[in-house]
Amino acid sequence: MTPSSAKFVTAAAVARSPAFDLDARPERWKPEAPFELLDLRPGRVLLLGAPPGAGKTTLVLQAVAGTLANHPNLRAVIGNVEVAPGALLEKLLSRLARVTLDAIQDRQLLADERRRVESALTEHATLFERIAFLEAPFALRNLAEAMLAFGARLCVVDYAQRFTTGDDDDRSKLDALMSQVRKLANAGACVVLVSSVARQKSKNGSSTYAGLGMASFRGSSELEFGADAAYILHAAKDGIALLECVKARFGSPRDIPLRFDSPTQTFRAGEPLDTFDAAPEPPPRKGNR
Ligand SMILES: Nc1ncnc2c1ncn2[C@@H]1O[C@H](COP(=O)(O)OP(=O)(O)OP(=O)(O)O)[C@@H](O)[C@H]1O
Repeated sequence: MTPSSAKFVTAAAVARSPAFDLDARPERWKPEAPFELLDLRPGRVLLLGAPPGAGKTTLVLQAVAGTLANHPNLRAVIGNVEVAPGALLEKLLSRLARVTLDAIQDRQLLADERRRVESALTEHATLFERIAFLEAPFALRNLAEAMLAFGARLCVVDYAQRFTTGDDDDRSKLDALMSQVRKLANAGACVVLVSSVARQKSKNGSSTYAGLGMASFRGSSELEFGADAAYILHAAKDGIALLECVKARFGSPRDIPLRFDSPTQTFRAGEPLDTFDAAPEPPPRKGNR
């Protein structure tokens, strides 16, 4: 046989490799409710798309913080191009302290609310030590370096189209971003990638976000192809929402019905049927300012 530079590996060699050890359980990080079905683990790329204001940033913040809460040695870097670190922390605190985001961001806290915010800060101090917010430049290289420096293995790219140049539909830049995301995942990271979605044409020719699906991620089909799992967040009225799984490379797709309580920026489990209980209200405001 003539020597060849072709690269391949036999099934037998794979079976003998350390990575195939039947006694070694692969690492998997379990998110808190209602996001237990999200398969977050080293090497995975998870894509989330939704129309503007549906709650993408809030959802990934909650899912990531809830995963860190379950795994005390795990750290995450959140790369959010549009929301400043202070505002991201306020979103987290609103849920954890059960105080409305309005009251927190306007610093109009009743005495009891202030106590709850302070206790949430104390109670979750070690969690907050393990969440880092990326600062500019919002590029994959900076994100990877921040992860290395911070010891993070989980990260959020929020959102893909702005992480490149700001040109929403620059396809080649999105392709390049996606191959860098894959490299990061191959190096052992789990990447949660947020994407904007394109409006669809309705039957009467107008633009609509109804009927979003796998091909709706904006700018590049590489986003859908490159992700291991892909979700579309559908937000209906009265806080009813559905996290639809449109791709699951390593499992069967399972949707997650949700309720979104926007005043406290909290996602809760929803009802699979179209009968829904009212979202639990935050405790009533009482006491002195
Ligand atoms: N202070 C507030 N009180 C109640 N609801 C709020 C408050 N601030 C924001 N919201 C709502 O919370 C929702 C979630 O916002 P979020 O930023 O997570 O959405 P997004 O899908 O990431 O948006 P974008 O398209 O800007 O990236 C929005 O619908 C917004 O209207």
